[in-house]
Amino acid sequence: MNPRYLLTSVAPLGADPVDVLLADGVLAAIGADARAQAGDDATEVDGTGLVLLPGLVDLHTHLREPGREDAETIRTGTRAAALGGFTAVHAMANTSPTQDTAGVVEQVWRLGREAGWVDVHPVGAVTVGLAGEQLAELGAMAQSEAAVRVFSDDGKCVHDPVLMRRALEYVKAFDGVVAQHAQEPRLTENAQMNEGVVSAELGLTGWPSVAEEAIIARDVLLAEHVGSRLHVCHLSTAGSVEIVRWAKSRGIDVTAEVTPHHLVLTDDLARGYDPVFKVNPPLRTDADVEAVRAGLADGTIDIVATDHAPHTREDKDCEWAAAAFGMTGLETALSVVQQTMVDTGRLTWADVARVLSEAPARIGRVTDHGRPIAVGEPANLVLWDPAARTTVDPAQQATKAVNSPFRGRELPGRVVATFLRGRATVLDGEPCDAAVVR
Ligand SMILES: NC(=O)N[C@@H](CC(=O)O)C(=O)O
Repeated sequence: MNPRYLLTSVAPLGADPVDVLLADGVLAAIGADARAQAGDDATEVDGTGLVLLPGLVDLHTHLREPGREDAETIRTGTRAAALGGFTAVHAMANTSPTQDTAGVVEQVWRLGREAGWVDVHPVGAVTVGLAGEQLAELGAMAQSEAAVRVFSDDGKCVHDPVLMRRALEYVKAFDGVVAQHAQEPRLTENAQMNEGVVSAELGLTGWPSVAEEAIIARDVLLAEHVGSRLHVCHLSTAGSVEIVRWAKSRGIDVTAEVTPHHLVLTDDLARGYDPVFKVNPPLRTDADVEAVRAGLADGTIDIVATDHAPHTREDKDCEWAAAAFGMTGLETALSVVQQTMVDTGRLTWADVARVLSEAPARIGRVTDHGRPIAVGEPANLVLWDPAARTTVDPAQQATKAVNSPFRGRELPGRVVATFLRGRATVLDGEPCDAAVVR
């Protein structure tokens, strides 16, 4: 039987405090009814001062399994996700073997279910082996048990415009979306960081904004031409925001994401040559940070997605040029969004629910997450303490990897509890290892 939880005096989406009862996997009652229906066996959770949000949904997570279990496994990555307040994640396709067949996506989906921490939705590769030469079996992945709806070669750009056009056409048949990693390869050969004043000073090969913007501009036009749905991964420049704003004003069916790190960190951090700040796309400038915040605030950017990219120490603790691109992010995402967008007055908690839960669930066609906080809805929820302060210590995190760019920084907020279909995966800030759903 599913446990019952009575959350007392919680603030749904930051609104006035109420009691909320979770029973039988759903939100069973809100307000005075909640306590009345709770009975004696409900576990009471004091929600005073806490915000209740729909469980977070990440459209962009690297779980590394199969193939790089030394960096992360589905079990460790999804446990980290639950601790970050997530109830569903989309697992990127750049695994080994690549998630480019029904067999591999079903394996990832099954391992996610067995781990039980969050719902794992595998992303399907657009091209075989992410090689950019031949379309993968998109239809077979869509029809598999994993019911893939998001397709991406993330880590690599679908650079060939003919393949991109075909992929956009093909996914229409099953209401899928192509999530593009926008990086013009020729403009970014050997690129190490953002192209600008800092790269010139450091003598590192630069990565110009136009390498991202040129692909986004091309792809929104392709999406318009074929009447399909496009999603732009980890948009990072002011120009990209402008292009997406223009595309939306034309009625093009495009959505876009920004990562937590691009909401706050800049290329100045490369000055220390610490590869923890090496990421794809690279950290940009103050002006870009301001533009992506403004884009998220005005709805041009639809969602925040973590691009959680765990790496082993060997792949990160080396000289800058040899180090892998990527940062972890699942356990700090909501804190960074609070700090950059809520505490600055640019987003309300209802907006946070939209950008970290409702919209990513809608884009990924995940129907039982990102739902309103209302009676009868699946109890996929997170209880958040906005007044808490935590100093980030990667050694204390659940992810196997230690490449958090926020290490040593104090960030606001803390996950008190996460509920997946009414079961606590996190309670009192601690993972409920014994209680995971199988
Ligand atoms: N975002 C990153 O910096 N890294 C990603 C893939 C990628 O986009 O290069 C990874 O898989 O490590």
